[in-house]
Amino acid sequence: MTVIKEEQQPNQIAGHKELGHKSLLQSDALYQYILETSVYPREHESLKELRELTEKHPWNLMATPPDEGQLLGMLLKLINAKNTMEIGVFTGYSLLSTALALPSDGKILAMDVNREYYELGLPVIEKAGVAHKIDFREGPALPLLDVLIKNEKNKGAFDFIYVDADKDNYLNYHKRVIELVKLGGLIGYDNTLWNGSVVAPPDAPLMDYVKYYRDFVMELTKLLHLIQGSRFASFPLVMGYLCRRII
Ligand SMILES: C[S@@+](CC[C@H](N)C(=O)[O-])C[C@H]1O[C@@H](n2cnc3c(N)ncnc32)[C@H](O)[C@@H]1O
Repeated sequence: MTVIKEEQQPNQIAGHKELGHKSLLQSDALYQYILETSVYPREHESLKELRELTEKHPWNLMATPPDEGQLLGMLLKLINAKNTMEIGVFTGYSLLSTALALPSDGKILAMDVNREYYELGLPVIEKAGVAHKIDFREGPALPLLDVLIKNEKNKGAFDFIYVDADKDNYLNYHKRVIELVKLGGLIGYDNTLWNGSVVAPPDAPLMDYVKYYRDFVMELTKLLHLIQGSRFASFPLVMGYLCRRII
């Protein structure tokens, strides 16, 4: 989430100083303009409340930004999604965006290693009247996915799967979620351009965590393009890649 402090504006209008900035737009001012003119006016009041609550959290950078939340909601409605999965919940911005976009009998199987994060946002989700759509499971996602795969009825059962957890496991997630998404369904991987660092030269001054995860993210992108018969769309600002399973 990018917030411009007033005293920073004159410098930032020209662009970002460092590689690996979260927004891939030309400048923070441009992103702020988009938020104010197109995103905030359409943001559901509960999502606004959750976003403002999350901004106070020390790890607020992890939250799905509101523009991405709206893209998620639009995609879910376009494909008439009903049965979905989310890996990596944090305080629940993408989860609530999904829950609001699904029909009243829609379902989200949501996983996170940390229940405390989820419980921070839960009162807002309950107030929005959509908590009944969520089945939250606490724990590392890989073993949870392995259990799901063992049951044949889960294979091809999900219309949409959103992966937004530990990037060093993206390939491992892909091997499992491709079994669980239905033919013609969608998988969304967050941050596949990894803050723009995927094109950084080897000696670029990247933050340690950006540098560490970059190769894993690039590995997934390479693999997705090698799978014959799959279709991908690039959403550089937010989600990176979507995999439409048609094989
Ligand atoms: C980028 S945040 C998710 C942001 C969230 N989608 C949102 O809308 O705010 C990543 C989350 O993945 C969780 N996570 C990290 N490793 C995990 C794992 N192995 N299994 C499940 N969740 C994990 C973290 O606890 C964190 O809440």
